Amino acid sequence: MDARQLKIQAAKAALDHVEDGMRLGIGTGSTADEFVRLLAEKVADGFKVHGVPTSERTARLCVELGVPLYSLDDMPELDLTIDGADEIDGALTLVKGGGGALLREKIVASASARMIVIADESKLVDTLGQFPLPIEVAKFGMVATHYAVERLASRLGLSGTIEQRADKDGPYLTDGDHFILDASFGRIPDAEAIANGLAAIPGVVEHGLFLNMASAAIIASPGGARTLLATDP
Ligand SMILES: O=C(CO)[C@H](O)[C@H](O)COP(=O)(O)O
Repeated sequence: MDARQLKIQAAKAALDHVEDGMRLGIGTGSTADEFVRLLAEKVADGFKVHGVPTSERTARLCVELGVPLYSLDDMPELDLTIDGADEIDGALTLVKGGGGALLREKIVASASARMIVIADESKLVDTLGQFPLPIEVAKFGMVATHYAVERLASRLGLSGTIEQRADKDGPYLTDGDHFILDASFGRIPDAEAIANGLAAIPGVVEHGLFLNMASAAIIASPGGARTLLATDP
């Protein structure tokens, strides 16, 4: 089973949780793309859904495949969000933002009664932090914000590089026209401490730690998909 088949397996299992007429947050990334493709097939068969995309990328794919879309302002309370993740720990704390959509992803997930994460088993980790933590920052004062993030890391005993994300033509820009800093801490032993510290830095728009947001994670593996619940010990 190759990587794409595992993503499809997780996406298929997530589709079982989507009911006719639901208001649905639709995530971003290659796994979420597979979910959109499967959802579009159902929509073509007459299934109704009110989709709210978490990025321009996902919006484009939904439009191309005929999945009906609404803005979050039109549909401010959602039943469910299905999204991918870069890392998932046993408490379903997530690192997200590898695809740069963390701000909209977090806003959409927060507006949803439930969030189900879809991923292959490589995303499941004992301790978060192997994947660089994306931190979305305002363009204004970016260097000062960068220094503030470094001071926070040092206060929390974290080391590693914090680098501005680049695109082929220059600095990477999010859908909200912000920069991203990727913090390679290696280990995030206390996600709450970092999340609180980052939230207190004025130039930080949002960070990729999703705490207490996912209600379940569907983890694909060659042996089949399994579901982890936030309430699991
Ligand atoms: O957070 C994200 C985008 O901002 C994605 O959900 C995350 O990067 C996982 O992507 P993929 O399914 O391609 O591995």
